[in-house]
Amino acid sequence: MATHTEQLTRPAVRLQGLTRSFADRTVLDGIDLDLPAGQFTALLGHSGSGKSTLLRAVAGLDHEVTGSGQLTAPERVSVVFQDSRLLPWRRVLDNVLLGTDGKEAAERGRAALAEVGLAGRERAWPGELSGGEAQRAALARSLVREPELLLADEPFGALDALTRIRMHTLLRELWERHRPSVLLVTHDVDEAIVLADRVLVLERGRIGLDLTIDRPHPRSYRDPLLGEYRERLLTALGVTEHQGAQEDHQ
Ligand SMILES: Nc1ncnc2c1ncn2[C@@H]1O[C@H](COP(=O)(O)OP(=O)(O)OP(=O)(O)O)[C@@H](O)[C@H]1O
Repeated sequence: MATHTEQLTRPAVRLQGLTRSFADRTVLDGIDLDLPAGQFTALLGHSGSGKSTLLRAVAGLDHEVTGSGQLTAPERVSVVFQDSRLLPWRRVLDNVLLGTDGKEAAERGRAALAEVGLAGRERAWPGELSGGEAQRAALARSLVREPELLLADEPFGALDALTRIRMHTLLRELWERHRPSVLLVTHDVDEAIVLADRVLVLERGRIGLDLTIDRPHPRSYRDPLLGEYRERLLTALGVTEHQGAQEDHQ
């Protein structure tokens, strides 16, 4: 049975020899990793490499998984998924407030919606929101809990390219204001290097590459100095630029 030890002490996340298996397949194979408090980290890896498994372990959402090792995570953790997971029968503000109570929480909910650009949409139904707006509401719902750790599993994966770029700016701004530790799971190398200060590559159950992105924010996709990081990450993922370009045109 997976163990999940929560402590109030920092660094935000510590994994020691973390192993997770499904049947006879070991997905995470003795991972040692510290995520310092307040750091914005992205996690890349091939499909099936175990990114979501790792994120779920940190979130304490993997009770049915066989595992061992030590895991320390903060008390207040929020998770954002690829789909907003808003309850369709509750209005936007009520979704944001779910699991909180008190008048003060309602004020925080309104403030969080304003922060993500949804002021005035408190009484809208989730079905009336666009995909990007729904993800904004999901971010507001996570913010209202004032998380020490924000876990995000492909939160922009279903959005169009333009909305995605806007959401990148928003997420980074929210991070700068609130400074939670962030672990962002993504397939998108550019998303990782534009947003994160540290990028990890999960490979054969271990952290195959641990790269610090030493460029100031806000970062531009066009920054040629990011090219070097992109190259290293693509190489770690076993993708050449040529292959990537071919795939883009398929
Ligand atoms: N509940 C489960 N039961 C059995 N196998 C599982 C389960 N969840 C995940 N796996 C397997 O564990 C491996 C890692 O899955 P995981 O979802 O963590 O990968 P991922 O890197 O997040 O993939 P993707 O990028 O495609 O979302 C995969 O081979 C997957 O089939």
